[in-house]
Amino acid sequence: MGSSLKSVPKPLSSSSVFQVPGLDSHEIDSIAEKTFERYSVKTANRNGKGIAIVWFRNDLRVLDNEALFKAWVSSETVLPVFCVDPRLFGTTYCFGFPKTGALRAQFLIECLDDLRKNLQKRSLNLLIQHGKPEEILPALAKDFGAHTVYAQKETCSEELQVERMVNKGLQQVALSPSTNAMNNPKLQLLWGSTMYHMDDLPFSINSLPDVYTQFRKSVEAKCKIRGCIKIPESLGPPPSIDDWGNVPSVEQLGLHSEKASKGMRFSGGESAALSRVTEYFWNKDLLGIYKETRNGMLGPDYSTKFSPWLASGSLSPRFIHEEVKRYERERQANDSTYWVLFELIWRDYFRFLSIKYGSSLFHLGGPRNLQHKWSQDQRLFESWRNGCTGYPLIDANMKELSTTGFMSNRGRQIVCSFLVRDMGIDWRMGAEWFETCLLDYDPCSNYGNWTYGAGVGNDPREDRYFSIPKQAQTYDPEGEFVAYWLPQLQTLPKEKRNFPGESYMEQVVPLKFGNTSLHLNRQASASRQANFGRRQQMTDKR
Ligand SMILES: Cc1cc2nc3c(=O)[nH]c(=O)nc-3n(C[C@H](O)[C@H](O)[C@H](O)COP(=O)(O)OP(=O)(O)OC[C@H]3O[C@@H](n4cnc5c(N)ncnc54)[C@H](O)[C@@H]3O)c2cc1C
Repeated sequence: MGSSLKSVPKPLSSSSVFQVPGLDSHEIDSIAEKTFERYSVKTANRNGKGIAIVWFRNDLRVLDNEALFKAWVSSETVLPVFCVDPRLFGTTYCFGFPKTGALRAQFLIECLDDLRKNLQKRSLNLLIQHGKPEEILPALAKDFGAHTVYAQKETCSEELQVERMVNKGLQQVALSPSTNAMNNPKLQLLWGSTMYHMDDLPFSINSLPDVYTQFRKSVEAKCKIRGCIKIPESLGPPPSIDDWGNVPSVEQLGLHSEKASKGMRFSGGESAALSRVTEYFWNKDLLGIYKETRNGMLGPDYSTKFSPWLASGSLSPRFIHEEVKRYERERQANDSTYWVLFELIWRDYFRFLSIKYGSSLFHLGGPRNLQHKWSQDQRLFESWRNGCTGYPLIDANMKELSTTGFMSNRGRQIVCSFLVRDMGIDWRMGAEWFETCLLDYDPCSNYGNWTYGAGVGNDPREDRYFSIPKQAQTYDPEGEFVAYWLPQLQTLPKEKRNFPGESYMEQVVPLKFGNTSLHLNRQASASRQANFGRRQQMTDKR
């Protein structure tokens, strides 16, 4: 696989920042407008009455947004709302890391700015309120006499809890003595986050296959991917509101503003997302070689980089599907064009699994409730988190994560394996650190992949170990990736950069860890022997 890695443009200087998409704001706006035109309808039947609220969650887009469309159809006036929920800026469940790091907070802010702009272009606006949805939405429903709150359905425990509380709050509006008899607001949740619609699956969620390949083959054979929902050109009139609220700053969210100082810098929002699709598929023609480049680690173009926009819902997976099909008609269809869809089916799969396995996805024993003795050694964990393990491939990936909020899929698999297999550390510490840092953090994909990496996932065959020297030789043979992130390696001969020996260890491993490298090596062999899951050949190579 490594030798067939096709070459795509890579960063030249070790201090370069790569804007993703690499287009200026004028080009981004123009691509977004053209795409909206293709997906707009001049007129659509609107036969509803009164006012409907759209509660934006992880669906920060206009295109292919069923909640927005249903709200428009069923009302005379739509009120779009985003709640800046303080719980999203608290701490993670077990280990108390920041729940949202500054880089993802900045990405979210850009998503909100762009959503507001795109709604305004369609004669609406976005009401931004600070507080808990279960307090804000019932109060708005009452004040505006809304008949329905439409929102995208989520699947994980924290989000489900909020849904239940919003529902309860709305029921209390109906019971309140001061409420007009007509005002009996309901919460209507709509499925919208996957490429395959949940209602189209050929099995019930309880009988979802535990092997990805079975799931994939079955949906590919038996289901059709629905087309994108077209949005009317005008969604107005907007309700009369004096103060629509400000998009918060990073500081207002209690964080310190950060910008990627090197590596990739992503622009948030639907307009940037649509532009990235155009850039990757059409301008740079990279879709046709995706399968050969996707395992790369350096630079913006080896893989699509769609994940941050998919996670915030600024990009619809059904839109990507339609663009892949258009590319296949107009340019070429090959293994690479199919492989983007193959990866998106993984994303769907993890989302559906999160319904089947519920909160066990977040438990130490994972969906299979496997008992294993994990360490929570703080020094080892810190060396991993800060990129000071003494292993260049691990350190470079961890530095990329904290600097940019992104890490390649290859990198994620390697650092996950190193933490849980070589260091023997509680996998949830790694998963929660990813939750803090990743721009594309999504509970289903993150915890799903971590449980697979730790060998506690639903599929016993997914028990992954990655040998660091082998990965380095295959995926970074010239040490370009490690030298980009660890400038002290730049002066070494290419073949030595991933294997710099004790001098690098001594430089990066903090003094107080003293014998960490020895310790690591002992841990490594011990945990490799403790192969507590069954390891088998996987059909779908990752
Ligand atoms: C330990 C670990 C944690 C991860 N955490 C997340 C996470 O929180 N959020 C997230 O979106 N992805 C996560 N992934 C999956 C994957 O690494 C990223 O989706 C991918 O690297 C994003 O880069 P890309 O958009 O260029 O992907 P591409 O290679 O271009 O793939 C296209 C799309 O397919 C989907 N996809 C690809 N691989 C996977 C996968 N293994 N699982 C689920 N979806 C996939 C993503 O939506 C991605 O944008 C994790 C993987 C690992 C090993």
